[in-house]
Amino acid sequence: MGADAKSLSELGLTARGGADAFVTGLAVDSRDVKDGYLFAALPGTRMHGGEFIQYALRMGAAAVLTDTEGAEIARDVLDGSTAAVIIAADPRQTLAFTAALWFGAQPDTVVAVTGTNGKTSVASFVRRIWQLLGHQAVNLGTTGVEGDWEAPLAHTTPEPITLHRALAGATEAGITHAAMEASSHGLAQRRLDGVNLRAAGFTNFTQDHLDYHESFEAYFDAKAGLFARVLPEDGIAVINIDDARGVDMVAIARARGQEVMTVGRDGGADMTLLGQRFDGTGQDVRIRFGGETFQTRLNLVGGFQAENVMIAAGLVIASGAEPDRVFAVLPELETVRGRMQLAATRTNGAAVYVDYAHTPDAVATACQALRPHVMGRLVAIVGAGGDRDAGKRPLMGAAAAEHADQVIVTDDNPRSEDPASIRAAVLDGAPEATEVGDRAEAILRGVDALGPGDALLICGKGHETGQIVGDTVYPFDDVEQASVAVAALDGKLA
Ligand SMILES: CC(=O)N[C@H]1[C@@H](OP(=O)(O)OP(=O)(O)OC[C@H]2O[C@@H](n3ccc(=O)[nH]c3=O)[C@H](O)[C@@H]2O)O[C@H](CO)[C@@H](O)[C@@H]1O[C@H](C)C(=O)N[C@@H](C)C(=O)N[C@H](CCC(=O)O)C(=O)O
Ligand SMILES: Nc1ncnc2c1ncn2[C@@H]1O[C@H](COP(=O)(O)OP(=O)(O)OP(=O)(O)O)[C@@H](O)[C@H]1O
Ligand SMILES: N[C@H](CCC[C@H](N)C(=O)O)C(=O)O
Ligand SMILES: [Mg+2]
Repeated sequence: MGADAKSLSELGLTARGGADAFVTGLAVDSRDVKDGYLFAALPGTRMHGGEFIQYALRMGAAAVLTDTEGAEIARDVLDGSTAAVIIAADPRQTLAFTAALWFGAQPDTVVAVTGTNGKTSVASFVRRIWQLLGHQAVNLGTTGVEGDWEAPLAHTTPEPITLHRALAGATEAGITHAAMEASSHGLAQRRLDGVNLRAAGFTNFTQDHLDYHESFEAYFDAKAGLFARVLPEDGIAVINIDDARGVDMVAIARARGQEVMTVGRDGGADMTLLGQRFDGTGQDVRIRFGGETFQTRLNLVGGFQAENVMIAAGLVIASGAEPDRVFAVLPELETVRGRMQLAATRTNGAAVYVDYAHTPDAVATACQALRPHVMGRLVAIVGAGGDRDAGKRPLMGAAAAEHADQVIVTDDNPRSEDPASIRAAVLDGAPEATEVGDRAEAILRGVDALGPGDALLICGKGHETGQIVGDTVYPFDDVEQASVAVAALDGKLA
């Protein structure tokens, strides 16, 4: 069977009929199946993976993991095959445990963070704090695997085979600490159920992804799964109680017997933000924790980044670090790529920021967060993605209209949809806004509108490097376009 084969029993699986078998790899897509593989035929949003069992067997699958529906769909082919069949009530969760056993190694200390906004920021701050404390650390999520070991990822929370391959690869390279994002899709699909978490964090809960989740409550329940199911009873929950749903999360964590560390501006929180003073390059903050008050510097723009840093600090402390050492390294934190990133400055001093705000709450928060750093007017560029929650579009427009002095509506990954109709939906919430479909032109017009002391906030794409139109990804980078626009208008072009 070769060194890379494992038996079903080693993988925690029991086949129908009880016979053991060896498998040589795992695949969630029939097109990835190779000789001897276990094929996980999962119930999908469009079809059941059971439809592809026949194909997987033809490719040499030695075992099939599915549910009763998948086995029923493929009954004839399975009856005529010698492949082992494993029937699970929740095959996505079983696959998560199987993938963990297949790849074997995970960093000693893993934490996860969920919430509508702030996951990438928190995971990246956690990784950086660990590095500053001398650990070999990575963060995994929207921006890939970053830190002391790097790899690209196509999803915020990848499916379990990809996730555990990355965790094992990082561990083999000497990584001892990992901070990962838990997306609502990832949680609903049990993608991280096989990860051994030490602690888990919650940032906030507002509207997004209602194209995938049936309702607001279903979306909340998916996120709550991090505490209700994935984090073990002896794990520590770090929860932002400034968010209205934070209190519900606390109750869910306590009901599991988890220790809870609350953070917030609320005086009753275990880690409290006592004060914040803003300037052009960041903020000074005072934080109370464990009976002590820490005054420290954050070279980060935006009041909400202090909340993200507190959750990050809480997660690092929850996983064993000394609070004094954690607070001492916070001034070393740097802007996360594409999150309130100063992209360019005009010769008149006006600043251009690039931010990944792609939900109504994030647009409002990002605009409000810039205000204390800006003396003049605030111009915002906003657009909404195609093939994503359509209900958030007018709300994003309205958030920009309410919190900025001038709004330009443009395109942000229209994907398969008509860009003009997405813009029209955003404009429904921002009727006074200017419509400029071409994103480069929108940025040029936004930069052109800036007088001394003004600021431009370019929302929605953050670290992204492409504009997705139909199936084509055109190279596009907001940070680069901001520099090009400033150079063109201020005569700095070579
Ligand atoms: C909406 C969604 O999450 N879809 C995920 C889901 O696919 P699905 O349920 O749509 O699958 P389906 O098309 O109905 O097919 C059913 C099954 O048949 C299999 N299949 C399909 C075709 C074939 O030829 N052979 C085959 O075996 C598929 O692998 C699947 O397991 O299950 C698949 C296998 O686990 C995932 O790869 C797929 O993620 C897709 C690629 C995706 O784009 N997901 C995005 C929306 C996502 O997860 N995003 C989150 C959120 C980001 C954020 O927070 O903003 C993320 O974590 O990235
Ligand atoms: N704590 C917060 N509260 C409100 N808004 C926030 C917060 N943190 C970040 N944001 C906003 O959300 C945007 C995205 O931040 P980030 O990438 O950290 O979130 P995310 O949860 O990882 O998003 P995704 O769902 O795409 O993975 C930021 O650019 C900012 O506009
Ligand atoms: N992870 C989010 C990112 C959205 C970013 C925005 N640029 C868009 O394309 O809508 C999503 O896939 O919904
Ligand atoms: Mg993210």
